[in-house]
Amino acid sequence: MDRKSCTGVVTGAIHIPTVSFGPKELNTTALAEFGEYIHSVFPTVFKTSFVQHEVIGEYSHLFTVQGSDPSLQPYMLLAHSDVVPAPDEGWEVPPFSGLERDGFIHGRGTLDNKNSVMAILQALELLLLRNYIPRRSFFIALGHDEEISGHNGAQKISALLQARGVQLAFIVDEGNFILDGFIPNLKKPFAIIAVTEKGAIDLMLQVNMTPGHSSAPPKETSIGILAAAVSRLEQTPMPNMFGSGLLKMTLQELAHEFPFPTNIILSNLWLFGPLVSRLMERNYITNALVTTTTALTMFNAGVKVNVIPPVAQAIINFRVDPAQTVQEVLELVKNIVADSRVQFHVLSAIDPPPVSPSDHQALGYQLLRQTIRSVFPEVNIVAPGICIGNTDSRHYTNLTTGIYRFNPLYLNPQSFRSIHGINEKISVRAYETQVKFIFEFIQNADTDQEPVPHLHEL
Ligand SMILES: CC/C=C\C/C=C\C/C=C\C/C=C\C/C=C\C/C=C\CCC(=O)N[C@@H](Cc1ccccc1)C(=O)O
Ligand SMILES: [Zn+2]
Ligand SMILES: [Zn+2]
Repeated sequence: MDRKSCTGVVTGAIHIPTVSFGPKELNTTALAEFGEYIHSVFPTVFKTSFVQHEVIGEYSHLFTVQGSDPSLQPYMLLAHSDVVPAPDEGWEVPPFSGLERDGFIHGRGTLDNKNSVMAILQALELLLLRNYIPRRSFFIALGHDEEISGHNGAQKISALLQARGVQLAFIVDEGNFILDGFIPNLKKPFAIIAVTEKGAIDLMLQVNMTPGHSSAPPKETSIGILAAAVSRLEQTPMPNMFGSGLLKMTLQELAHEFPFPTNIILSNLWLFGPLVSRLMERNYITNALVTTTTALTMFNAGVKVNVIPPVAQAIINFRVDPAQTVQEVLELVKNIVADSRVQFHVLSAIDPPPVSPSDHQALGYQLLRQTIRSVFPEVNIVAPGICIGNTDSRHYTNLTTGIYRFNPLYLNPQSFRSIHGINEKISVRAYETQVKFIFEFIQNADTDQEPVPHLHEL
């Protein structure tokens, strides 16, 4: 595959608007087209005898790559083909054009997460074209509804594999990146492999009051009561959980990369922990790493300008810190609202998943670490951390204790804002490096102990 056709396949993928609009609103025509598309651009993957392909939940794809050594426990690579909506406004180029310009491929899904879908399949296609036969079996699971919770894709694939008795050595999904420019004093990029992610609660608050004529309003309306309740929640931060461990571990690994005096502060968190945890609260991204966040995302009330509204509803999206549980957060919420007229309805809730191992015996973590060192030799630090978003991997905790969320890409604050925002784009070089990373990773997963230089070069 030459360089042009390598990026051309991404352009084609971005062009298909596989948008997940809302809980049951998917572009099924585009999802079906996407299935045909990957078939047409990765013919070797689909015709190789030891690669089995199944469609799950109508539009998700499960590939089983049968390795030659059944004594090795299989692993799984995850990605998703659906994207969040992208209205044209504010984009430099139309979001579904997939236009390649100035060394970048532009469009919705270029970072989240069609890059991974295409890079995984492209790496496999290239390995197969070079007659590579993996020793260790692996699965590739491509969900189609990650952006609306993964109930028909990831959840069904997980149940199917469980029914087949599959247990996995580890899973690699989207999530964290090689972070560049997020911390003011830290000029060097560092790779964070997320070993857990936030839990999540979608909570509906509802107030019912007697409706009536707006010319003689009661002292309080459903809107006023609800607005006060959600405002109290927004103004009352959840407890800072910095002391609980994982983030401390991340910062300690980063410490020696900082100039004086930050290096001393981060190396002595037993003393400076309270100071650091307060500093983390000041920035909205680092704040998400130390606490359960509260986001007021929907508000609905009123039927007519001159009618006192009978019902007011608000939805709040909490991202639960790994050191807390859904139950603990719900208790805190009820105490903060402290108004019996406000009803609570939990629409969905999931506890944070367990923290995956990152020690020397943790195969998935060590393979990622070694492949990062090989493909990104300029990156000095690889550390375990927390993913602030939710991923399809949360549906697979029944299959393995080793779940790692890492995209082999650089991410700076501007590209971070483009994910679910505007002007999402990936450089051609970054995409090619992602393919190279997966190409090497699959071969490294076949080595017995420490990955050694592999036979097939890209
Ligand atoms: C010392 C500190 C170390 C590092 C921190 C510094 C900065 C952290 C900076 C950036 C964070 C990096 C990556 C996070 C980027 C994206 C989030 C990852 C994946 C999210 C995928 C996603 O969007 N999932 C949805 C899933 C969902 C769908 C519908 C309803 C609920 C959930 C989501 O989370 O919303
Ligand atoms: Zn995603
Ligand atoms: Zn997303």
